[in-house]
Amino acid sequence: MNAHKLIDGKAAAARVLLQVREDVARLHGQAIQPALAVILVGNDPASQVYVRNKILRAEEVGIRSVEHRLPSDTSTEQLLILIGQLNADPAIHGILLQLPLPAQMDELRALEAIAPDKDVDGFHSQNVGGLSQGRAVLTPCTPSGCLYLLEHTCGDLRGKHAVVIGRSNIVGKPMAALLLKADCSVTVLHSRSHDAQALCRQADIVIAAVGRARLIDASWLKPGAVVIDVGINRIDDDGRSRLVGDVDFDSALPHVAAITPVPGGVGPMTIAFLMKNTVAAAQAQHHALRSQSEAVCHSIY
Ligand SMILES: Nc1nc(=O)c2c([nH]1)NC[C@@H]1CN(c3ccc(C(=O)N[C@@H](CCC(=O)O)C(=O)O)cc3)C=[N+]21
Repeated sequence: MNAHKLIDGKAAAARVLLQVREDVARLHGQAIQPALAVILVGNDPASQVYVRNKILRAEEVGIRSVEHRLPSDTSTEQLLILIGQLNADPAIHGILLQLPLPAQMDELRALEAIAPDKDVDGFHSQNVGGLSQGRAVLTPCTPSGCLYLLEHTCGDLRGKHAVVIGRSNIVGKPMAALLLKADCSVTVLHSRSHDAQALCRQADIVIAAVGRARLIDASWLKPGAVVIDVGINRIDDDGRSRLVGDVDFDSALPHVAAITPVPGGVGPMTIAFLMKNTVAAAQAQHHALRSQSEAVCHSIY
């Protein structure tokens, strides 16, 4: 009955990936093989599944992928050596360091070590700063995917009030920056916000990225709001494990204009934009290389 309200992330991701596949084929035609290095430290089972999915998706669109597995007792220095090698390797265009890292490692230092032009997650401070200034830089995949879904659901976003719930560096903050760039009025709510529910009820657009299963129910939503659920929470449901979002889907559905399901919403978009960023990185690196060699030629003649 409410099927028309579902925002189909799988179908949208397939459209993005189709475009990526065409771009990859064009690069192959120029003898460029886009390549993504994925670094996985430790053996967290969920991370292993995510990494496998990323590698499968890369293969499907013709991106070469190289997986680097490091033991969970790896030191930050050892990880930095690998990152340095990948930075220096001209055949690698994108580097993804799967998060979270084991507790003894310095995550920020590792992310800062990735060459900004290979930082397909958009987590390096240079890319974070560039996004905040509204420049065209490599941008975090999940927020990019959310923005794509919003643009294809709401059309014009200008002047709309978007409420982002959650202020993480990987979703909440870059999401707010992208929505500002799209001319939304943006409110960011978090665990210390006073009266978060009442503020959220003013939103035309709600992005839920708190990591708390089914926290957001109908009482948080203005009738007709558009809801993007970034949460991926594994819960025990009568002895069976299943995935739910940060939004209580059944409660929200009758109140909203549109909503993303979990699974099948934001998750597939994250991977699609990782592929898109990898191709963009490969293109940019080859442009940079070409202008460098042209400059050398000019200086010779
Ligand atoms: N450096 C880094 N970059 C990331 O982008 C990153 C990361 N670390 N660490 C972990 C999170 C998680 N993440 C997901 C991507 C796709 C799905 C996805 O495709 N989910 C499917 C199916 C999920 C399932 O069935 O298990 C869905 O929602 O429909 C989920 C989660 C990327 N992450």
